[in-house]
Amino acid sequence: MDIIASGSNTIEEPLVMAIGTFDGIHLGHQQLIKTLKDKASLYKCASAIYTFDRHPLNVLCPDKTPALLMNNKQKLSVLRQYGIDYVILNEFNKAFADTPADKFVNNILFGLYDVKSVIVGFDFTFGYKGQGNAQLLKDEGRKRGIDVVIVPPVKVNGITVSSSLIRRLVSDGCVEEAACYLGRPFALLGEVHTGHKIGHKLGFPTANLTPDPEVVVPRRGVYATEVVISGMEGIWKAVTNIGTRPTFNDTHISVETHILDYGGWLYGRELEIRFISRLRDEMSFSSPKQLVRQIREDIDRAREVLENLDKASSASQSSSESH
Ligand SMILES: Cc1cc2nc3c(=O)[nH]c(=O)nc-3n(C[C@H](O)[C@H](O)[C@H](O)COP(=O)(O)O)c2cc1C
Ligand SMILES: Nc1ncnc2c1ncn2[C@@H]1O[C@H](COP(=O)(O)OP(=O)(O)OP(=O)(O)O)[C@@H](O)[C@H]1O
Repeated sequence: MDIIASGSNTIEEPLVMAIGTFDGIHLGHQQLIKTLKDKASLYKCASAIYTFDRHPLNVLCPDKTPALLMNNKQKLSVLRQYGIDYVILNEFNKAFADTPADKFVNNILFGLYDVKSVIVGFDFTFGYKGQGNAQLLKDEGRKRGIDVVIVPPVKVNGITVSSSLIRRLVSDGCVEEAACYLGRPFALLGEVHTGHKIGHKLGFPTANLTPDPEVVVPRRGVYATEVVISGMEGIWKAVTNIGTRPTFNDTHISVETHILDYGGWLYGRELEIRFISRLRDEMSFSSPKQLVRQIREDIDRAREVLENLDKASSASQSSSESH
């Protein structure tokens, strides 16, 4: 997958292109990507995602910039897994935000690139003050013989999937529901750094992460999680506490994970923590002994939740293989 900075086009081959912010790459975005790949094979050309280097609200209304579902590194890694050929990471600055809709279509989209087909969602808007919409793009495409596809709303239980809905769910701690719209668990990525080394003394060492400040952090509490460790095979079962550790009178928020059945060294490694299920609120205990008793219970519950998930996924795998 090639990543192209904005401004000039260095892509010489014809393209099929999908446009949007794509924060989270949720089920709606995945439908656009599926349509993009189908069209790329129909027209026998490369697939491209036209997206932005930052969330548009960063420039349009900085006070309203949301905490994102993923940073650019995670977004590019997921797009790579989908087999996208090019990601055009356009610099979203004031001049770009002021581009009139017709100029975006004529000078940028159809001017810079040799596009055979463009895929957008039902609510796609573009250009200065969002004056252009999907229908305008379709009409402009028709004039030039360019196939513009408008993907209808993707819904789950009657609710339209959107990044803003999923961000709210994650920050409220509703990680199971968030996963229904994302099509996979919400995940935080970060490097392990040293904590206060209390975990070892309690008998439950934890890997502490500093999450990217741009990314939404689930509500304070304890979660059953799955962990991918950089440079190591497999997915590890774990419990993650997000909070301020009131038992030890700490005040800063930390994300700390105790990986079950793991005794190795983790400092400096990168972890991906996938949030599967919320177990409880963070609490203040009157003694470390009481906290240890609670952590043992958390581990038992996490193991049960995660083993049930494994069983459910192998049952669905074997039923799909038998069909
Ligand atoms: C599963 C789990 C649940 C936890 N729950 C709480 C809690 O409810 N209240 C609290 O004060 N600390 C809680 N902690 C945090 C411990 O206090 C923490 O692991 C300890 O302070 C170790 O910190 P360190 O990694 O900086 O050494 C929890 C930790 C884990 C792993
Ligand atoms: N549920 C959906 N069904 C179909 N298309 C969608 C859906 N959600 C987003 N899209 C389309 O995917 C592209 C990228 O969406 P984008 O990330 O810009 O918006 P979004 O997911 O609706 O986020 P937000 O909630 O922040 O507005 C756009 O063309 C958009 O119209």
